Amino acid sequence: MLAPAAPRLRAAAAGLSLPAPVRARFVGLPIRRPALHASLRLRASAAAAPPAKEGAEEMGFQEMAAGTRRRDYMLGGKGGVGKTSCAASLAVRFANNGHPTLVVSTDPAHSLSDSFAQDLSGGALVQVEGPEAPLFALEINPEKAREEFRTATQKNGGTGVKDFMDGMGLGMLAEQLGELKLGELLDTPPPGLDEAIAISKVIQFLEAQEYSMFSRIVFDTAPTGHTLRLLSLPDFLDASIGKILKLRSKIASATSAIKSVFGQEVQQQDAANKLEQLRERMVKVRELFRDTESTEFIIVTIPTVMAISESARLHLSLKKESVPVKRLIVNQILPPSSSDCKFCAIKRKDQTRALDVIRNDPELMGLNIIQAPLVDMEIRGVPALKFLGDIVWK
Ligand SMILES: Nc1ncnc2c1ncn2[C@@H]1O[C@H](COP(=O)(O)OP(=O)(O)OP(=O)(O)O)[C@@H](O)[C@H]1O
Repeated sequence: MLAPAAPRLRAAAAGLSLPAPVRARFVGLPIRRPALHASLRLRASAAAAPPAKEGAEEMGFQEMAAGTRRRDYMLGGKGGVGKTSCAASLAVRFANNGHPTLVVSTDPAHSLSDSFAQDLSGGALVQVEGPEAPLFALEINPEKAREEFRTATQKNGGTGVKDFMDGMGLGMLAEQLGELKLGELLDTPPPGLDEAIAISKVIQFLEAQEYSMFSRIVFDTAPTGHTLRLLSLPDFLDASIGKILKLRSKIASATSAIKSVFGQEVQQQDAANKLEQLRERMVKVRELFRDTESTEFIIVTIPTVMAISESARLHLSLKKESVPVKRLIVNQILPPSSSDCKFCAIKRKDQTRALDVIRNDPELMGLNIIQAPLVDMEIRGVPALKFLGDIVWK
């Protein structure tokens, strides 16, 4: 099922309308808005789009935008393929279509701020300036959270930690960690603590009232490995919290020889109950992420055999986790040109071969394939994201 790539791209670029002035705090270089019309030219005027197959329309943006019931879109794939650009452009497209939208990054190496050319950091909801309907962004920052956690430990001798962890939805984890020397622990965080913090934030917002206004949530996920860990929540938590508990009990027995055996047992039982509660909460989220009515995972890739192989493995893993996947974005496809240089001609041949690999890959061939062209400038700022979104999300 090949959806058409952007026809008349030059015309689209020329017709690009700039939204309201961008008033947000900027990071890095300012948006080069006046130069945008010229700089968003593609390298060719017409795209060699494969013909759309029957049924492709049903898989288009209209289907994604239909209805006001909340839907979650998670975009993931190999590092650097364009996950953030595609996620941000989808969020802008939803917002411009009237959906109050939230875009969330669970990638520890955030690039939402760079993509929107606005400072969206801080771990709280920040409104993105520009789109027609409300668009908010949330960069979950596990490192910062860990730093706050460490400060709280030092300042308040433990009670601040509990409050902070409660705020993160990790109150029971704080209790588990209560007797550990947290400063030391956080210098060498146990595997998965970052993900646990990201997950707890996700859970928190899914349940909180202030997030109920959003009818579309777009997740810019971390590269493949992290994403899979995020998705296999209960297993991951069993493993990582299990390790924390083991470590805790080791330290407890080393530092507190006078504890009664009975006291320890009661404590362990209490801890186990609380962990079970946490696990149940995670299971709820897992179910939500697997809800075919409300959730879709979109794989982003580029036309190279290496990226495609990883995408096929990702799709297989997602299928095993029962996460709904319907679309595959093949990003950064060279637009056609009648006067290719030698380098471009070789590159194009390479990309064509890679696209053939997708068509014949048993894991990927059933997906709706969206071809997104390589544009000749960095996609930064809402106008550029709107431009990309209008091409990709048809
Ligand atoms: N279709 C495209 N045309 C031109 N440049 C693109 C396109 N898609 C993405 N880029 C550029 O490629 C770079 C990487 O894109 P992006 O940050 O979206 O990738 P990512 O997969 O989110 O990366 P990471 O894994 O590091 O988070 C950026 O500079 C972005 O502007």
